[in-house]
Amino acid sequence: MTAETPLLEASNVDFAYGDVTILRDVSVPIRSAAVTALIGPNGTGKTTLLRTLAGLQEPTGGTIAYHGPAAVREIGYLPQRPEFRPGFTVLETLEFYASLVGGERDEAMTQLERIGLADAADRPVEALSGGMTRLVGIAQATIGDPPLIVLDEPASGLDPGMSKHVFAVADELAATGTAVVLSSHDLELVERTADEVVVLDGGTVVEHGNPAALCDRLEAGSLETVYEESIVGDLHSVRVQGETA
Ligand SMILES: Nc1ncnc2c1ncn2[C@@H]1O[C@H](COP(=O)(O)OP(=O)(O)OP(=O)(O)O)[C@@H](O)[C@H]1O
Repeated sequence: MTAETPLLEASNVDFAYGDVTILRDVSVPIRSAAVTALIGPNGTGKTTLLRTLAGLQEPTGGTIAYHGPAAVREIGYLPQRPEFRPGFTVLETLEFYASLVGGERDEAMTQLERIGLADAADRPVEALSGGMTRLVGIAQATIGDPPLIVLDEPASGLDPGMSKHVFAVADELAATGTAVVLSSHDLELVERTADEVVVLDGGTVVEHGNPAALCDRLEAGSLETVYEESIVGDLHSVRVQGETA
């Protein structure tokens, strides 16, 4: 792998649920030591793309190529709605995931401390708030230090302080060499944190680049303006893919 080769590369990816096409000809490089953020309207295919990048579903066209190192765990994934098996504490849950990848027992506690959830270690997972459950999901995704971490809306449902903290954790992971790809509707945090932004609209990539470079190229004062200028159609109603054909 040369310095320029992305860790993961989606090339001309299509994805369809039956005869409903969701992703069309999506090509995105996911680089090591960088945060790549997917932004775009509701229902535009961000979760579908993240699941495809994480290898949870096969593209119906195109390819996903992993060029990273062989690892016990190559990809860590936070689903949009993380769920854990009831009856176990937060720490037990993470220790279970650590045992699956041959990790040290104390790795679970280290990841909990990093995400700011150490005080909830002994709490049963079913007694967590939605935001705390998402934080456990982020800790779970980082267990075993996978070279690629895919986070579907990691800051959703979190208070402003924790949202910032989660983006800071993504930034720290990138600083230690990890390729982080995430989706978010928080354009301010994305603008501040992401090295690369991919704007998805109607299942296709409409803009891609460094946030500052995108702002320069489109003569926009902020990523929010880039977003508004690159999304086609009404920003105030959800277009349901496949329902209008
Ligand atoms: N299992 C499924 N079967 C059919 N269509 C689906 C299925 N799952 C998702 N879709 C459709 O695929 C499209 C993209 O959904 P996806 O969840 O990827 O969007 P998103 O950009 O992540 O949205 P949001 O920002 O609201 O989370 C939507 O139109 C959705 O209705």
